[in-house]
Amino acid sequence: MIEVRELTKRYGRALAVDRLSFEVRPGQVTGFLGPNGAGKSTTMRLVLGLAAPTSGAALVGGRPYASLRRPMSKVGALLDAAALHPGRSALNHLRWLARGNGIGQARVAQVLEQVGLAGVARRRAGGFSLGMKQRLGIAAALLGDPEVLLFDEPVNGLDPDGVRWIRELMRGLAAEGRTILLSSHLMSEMELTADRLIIVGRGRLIADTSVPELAGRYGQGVLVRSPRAAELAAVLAEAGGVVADDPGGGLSVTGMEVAAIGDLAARHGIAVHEMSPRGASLEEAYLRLTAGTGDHATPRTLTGH
Ligand SMILES: Nc1ncnc2c1ncn2[C@@H]1O[C@H](COP(=O)(O)OP(=O)(O)OP(=O)(O)O)[C@@H](O)[C@H]1O
Repeated sequence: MIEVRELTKRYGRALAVDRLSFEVRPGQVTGFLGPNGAGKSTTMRLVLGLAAPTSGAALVGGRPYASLRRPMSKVGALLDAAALHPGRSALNHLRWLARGNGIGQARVAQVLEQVGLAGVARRRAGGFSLGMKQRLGIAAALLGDPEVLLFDEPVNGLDPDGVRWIRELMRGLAAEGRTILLSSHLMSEMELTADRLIIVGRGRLIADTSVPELAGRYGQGVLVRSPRAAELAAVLAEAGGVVADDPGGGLSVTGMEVAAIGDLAARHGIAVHEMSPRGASLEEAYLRLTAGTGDHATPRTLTGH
């Protein structure tokens, strides 16, 4: 369990994290989402004791990270996969970490196997692809067999196979009862991986929700297709519906139920070829929630969709 309570971090005049409170529970993947500069990395660094909070607290299993005995056996983290000694082999990197943290050498072979690097363990990590570096960083996080794991943007720059591998690994770790906090600015990826979502913008909590709740809260009305769309649009607008042209063709109608739209069309003798009630995609819901909270650009450009 991770508990973040009224956590605040100020860098000079900049407020990176602003009275943020949330909990991350065991047995689930919790997605940590927000546009660039939202404060995700800073929050993770505060949880890991790599920076001190200006005020508030970040606790792991009820205690600050700094007071944990044998911290690698309680908490594992992947923050920056590139932070490696380039001349050292994957095997030596992990052996060195294990030795420094009182972890048996047999565990090194296990985690190398688990992340699929056993075959390249003696190669210099500096020559690894980004995907291999991510796997090595994940192996290091898993080394102490911790209950709590934090991953900062682990899918960044990975190919679809790598993305799928990470997704399955996260799901597997959560199924073992571990507490998983996974940051990303890709809602499309979180939709497939996360059970819960903590959404932040400008250091503040925007939403603490589940994937279905978020989708449900942002119903998008009804898609209507008709060969007499313009006439139907006028009729619906007259009756109080909000009608817009849908980018995919047809009409996007909000503020009216499917039955009411059908009845109106029938009363005016207008044929209807399709009526589909729609939930917003999670991506749309996310963009609406975080609109205007991005650091340098709008979230729409940041997500690349
Ligand atoms: N060491 C630091 N010194 C000064 N400002 C910092 C420092 N670390 C972070 N910040 C600022 O704090 C804010 C939050 O940054 P942070 O990296 O936590 O966001 P993020 O949500 O992880 O973003 P990204 O998705 O870009 O990684 C940003 O405005 C950033 O410039």
